[in-house]
Amino acid sequence: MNQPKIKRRVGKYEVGRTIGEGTFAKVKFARNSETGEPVALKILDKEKVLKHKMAEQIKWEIATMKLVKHLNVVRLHEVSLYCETKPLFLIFLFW
Ligand SMILES: Nc1ncnc2c1ncn2[C@@H]1O[C@H](COP(=O)(O)OP(=O)(O)OP(=O)(O)O)[C@@H](O)[C@H]1O
Repeated sequence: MNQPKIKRRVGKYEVGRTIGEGTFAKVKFARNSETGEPVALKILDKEKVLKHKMAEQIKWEIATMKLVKHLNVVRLHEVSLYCETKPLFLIFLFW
């Protein structure tokens, strides 16, 4: 009864409800269908990023997040392959 509603699938992730929104992204709850692990799927709004000339900063942030492993910093698991026509997905540990 309390299972989250699955609306779509991104690779191995079953995507559910929106859990937050930032300046350049929408964050959705998702679940790894292979392991059952809950994750936060961050969907970057590429048009907004390009409009505000933030592409380099976002790339730098992604590179930094890949390196950081700290108890107080949310862990970046995976980044979808960059493609001009598709949204960019970032998969984080669900906090
Ligand atoms: N890993 C996560 N687990 C759970 N909720 C998350 C996670 N990452 C983000 N969220 C939720 O999504 C919201 C938006 O996150 P996002 O990273 O896009 O923006 P932000 O960093 O909060 O804001 P801004 O981009 O404007 O500086 C957060 O405020 C939080 O509520």
